[in-house]
Order: sequence, then structure tokens, then C-alpha cells
Amino acid sequence: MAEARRIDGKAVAAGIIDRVKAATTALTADGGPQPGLAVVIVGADPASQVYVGSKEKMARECGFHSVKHELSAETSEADLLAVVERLNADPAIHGILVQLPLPRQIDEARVIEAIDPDKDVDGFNLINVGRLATGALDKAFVPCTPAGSMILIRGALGDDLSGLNAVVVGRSNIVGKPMAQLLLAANATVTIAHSRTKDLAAVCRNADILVAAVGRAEMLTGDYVKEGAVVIDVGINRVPAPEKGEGKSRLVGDVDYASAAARAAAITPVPGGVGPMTIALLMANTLTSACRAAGKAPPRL
Ligand SMILES: NC(=O)C1=CN([C@@H]2O[C@H](COP(=O)(O)OP(=O)(O)OC[C@H]3O[C@@H](n4cnc5c(N)ncnc54)[C@H](OP(=O)(O)O)[C@@H]3O)[C@@H](O)[C@H]2O)C=CC1
Ligand SMILES: Nc1nc(=O)c2c([nH]1)NC[C@@H]1CN(c3ccc(C(=O)N[C@@H](CCC(=O)O)C(=O)O)cc3)C=[N+]21
Repeated sequence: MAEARRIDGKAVAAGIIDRVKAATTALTADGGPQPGLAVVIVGADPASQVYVGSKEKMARECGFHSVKHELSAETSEADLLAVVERLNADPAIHGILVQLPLPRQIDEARVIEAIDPDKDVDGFNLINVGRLATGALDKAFVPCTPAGSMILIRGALGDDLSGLNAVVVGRSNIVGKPMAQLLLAANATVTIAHSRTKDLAAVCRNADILVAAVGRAEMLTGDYVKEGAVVIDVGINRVPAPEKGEGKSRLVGDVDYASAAARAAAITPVPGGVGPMTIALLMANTLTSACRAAGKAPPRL
């Protein structure tokens, strides 16, 4: 079979950003609010700082009001909850993102549940998890990474996935589980695999749609890929790259791109695949939140 089509997540994300910008202009021209996004980061993890920086930059590009709260790694749970409460009460803020993971002294679940569900643009709050699981998508915020992955899948295969087998490797609350919900809602037959799955390669070879959200660099090789499958690589792993010079690193996914691309019909690269979609969907969710707050129908992006 010919080499797989490379799915250009960066280009698809840029198109979404353009439509968010235009819709933001239209919303404010119509007397609506300027969408406001608050990003909260606790501690100075360098990778987290890079993502938070690009979220803030993108929010400004979209014409949003954008604020960043950088708290020290020693911040107490009570202090973080107080910041969340202030943002919940601030009418200029429509979306709140608390960057995960949080330092050990803070209970992540408590912080996620403290966010107003109608400002929870990550879609991690129990109310939004329940809305997604029950199909109340008009009110839900769908987590950005699975929502972005789903747009790439629909671009490759269309809206209705009836008759197709989807395998999601990974069962986290932020990626694997919501990804499986979205595939199920699109009528795929869904399997969720994880670290206890027996003969993972055989399970994956059954997949017409294979989503990797594992956090293990290049773990899924061509042996895991069915001929003609659509492969979505969510993984972001930084690995040493001595060929680029001493101490240098590069990003790779959870899929071994070269061997998987030799069998797949279409595949996302890392970088330039799911990552940019995550950021674009965060902007889309924030715009949606601002529209809902103003009692206006959010645009279809
Ligand atoms: N592109 C983007 O925008 C984003 C990328 N990511 C990336 O996606 C990846 C996954 O993230 P996240 O879901 O948060 O990760 P978690 O660590 O929370 O979950 C990883 C999952 O993979 C499973 N797993 C681990 N090892 C194996 C194995 N050897 N075989 C099969 N399954 C395994 C785990 O199984 P078990 O439950 O049994 O332990 C777990 O369910 C990471 O690389 C992360 O950086 C995350 C968010 C956004
Ligand atoms: N509350 C919360 N929400 C999140 O959505 C969230 C989080 N916490 N914690 C960390 C993960 C990770 N994540 C990424 C977002 C964008 C890229 C991204 O844009 N990646 C670029 C490369 C960027 C680079 O070069 O480093 C790409 O894949 O092309 C990656 C990863 C969001 N996350």
C-alpha cells in the first residue's frame, strides 16, 4: 500500500482559529461580550509553561480578553480554590483552564469541581463529563483534545462512523475516556485498551480508527496498525536528540510514525497533528461560553 496521507492538524487548527476570530468580531459588533479566557498555572514546569504561553498568545490573536495567573509551586489548595472562586465570579471571564498536573499538595478533583461548569472550557468537571456521556452536547463543554481529534477523524472518514471499529489506547479522564464517548456518539464500535490489555497489538490491528493516548514514545509500531486504518497520535513525548546537538531534544508521539504510515491510510504527525487542534478547540469552547453567557447561539465552527 502507498504511504499514508499525513493529516495536517496545524492547517485544520488554523482554519478553526480564523473562524473563531471572525465570530468574535461578529459577537462584539452585535453588542455581545468580548470572550475572556483565564489560564492558571501552578509551579514552573517548563513544558506546561510552553503550552500555557501558546494558549495565551492564541487567545489574544482571537481577539479575546486573556489573563494568566502564575502561582508558585508551593501554593496551597485553599489559595488556588480562592483564585478559582474569583474567576467564577468575574463576568469578564468565560473560560477557566487550570493547567494539569497540579503539585502534590493539591487535590486535582477538588479544583476541577470548584470551576463553574459553565466556564469549564476543558470539559473536565463532573457536570460536563455527564453531559457528554448522556448526549447533552448543546450544554456540554467537550474536552479539547478529544474534540480536536474527532474533527480530524471526521475529516478523514465523514460524520457517521457506523460499522467501523475504533480502538482508543489509554483511559485517562482527560483524553481516553472522552475520546471513546465521542467515537461512540458517532456510531463507531469502541474498544478502550490500557496497560492491562492482553495482546494489545492484536486488539489494535482490529481498529479502523486507532487513537493512541498512552504517553509512551513511539510505542505503537506498524505491527499495531491495520492496513488502511486512520491513526490519531495524541502522545506528546520529549526524547533526547543527540543528532541535533548535545542536550537537545525533540517531540515524538506514541506512534512510530514511519512504520505506522507504511500501513495506515491517514495518520497525524507529532508535532503538527493533535496538539494545535487542542489549542484551537480551547478557543472555540471559550467563544461558545461567551455566546451562551450572552444568550446567543454559538456559531458552528
Ligand atoms: N496533544 C495534546 O493536546 C495532548 C497530549 N497529551 C499526551 O497524550 C498522552 C496521554 O495523556 P494522558 O491521557 O493524560 O495520560 P495518562 O498517563 O493519564 O494515561 C495514560 C494511559 O495509557 C495507558 N498505558 C500506559 N502504558 C501503557 C502500555 N504499555 N500499554 C497500554 N496502555 C498503556 C494507561 O493505562 P492504565 O490506566 O492501565 O494505567 C493510561 O490509561 C501523553 O503523551 C500526553 O502528553 C495529553 C493531553 C493533550
Ligand atoms: N487543564 C489542562 N488542559 C489541557 O488541555 C492540558 C493540560 N491541562 N495539561 C497538559 C496537556 C497537554 N496539552 C497540549 C496542548 C497543546 C500542545 C501543542 O500545541 N503541541 C504542539 C507542539 C508544541 C511544542 O513544540 O512543544 C504540536 O503537537 O504540534 C501539546 C499539548 C494540553 N494539556
